Amino acid sequence: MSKLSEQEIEAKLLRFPDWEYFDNAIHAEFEFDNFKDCFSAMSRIAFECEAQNHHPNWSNVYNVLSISLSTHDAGGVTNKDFKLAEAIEMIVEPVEE
Ligand SMILES: C[C@H](O)[C@H](O)[C@H]1CNC2=NC(N)=NC(=O)C2=N1
Repeated sequence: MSKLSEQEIEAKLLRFPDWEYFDNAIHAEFEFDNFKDCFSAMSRIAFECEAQNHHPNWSNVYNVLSISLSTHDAGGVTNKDFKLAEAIEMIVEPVEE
């Protein structure tokens, strides 16, 4: 999977308002009501990462989850990162019915 250009990344990010590009990766921060909700989302994201065989750099402080996505093999951001970001959005912010 080849590394996307900065222009390609910025164009894709128009559909990902929670995410921004810097330091060769895309980043988002999500705040939950409490630690339990945050860790529950992290567990669901972890299963999705395994399914996609693509893994985040992430950290958690109480109710806040910080995620950075890049493709190590490619040395930057690829479509794999956007595919995982899309799945993370579906887990963290499900569409209201
Ligand atoms: C062997 C395996 O396919 C690779 O190590 C995968 C696993 N998860 C990965 N995750 C991320 N973010 N980047 C990678 O290059 C990567 N490589």
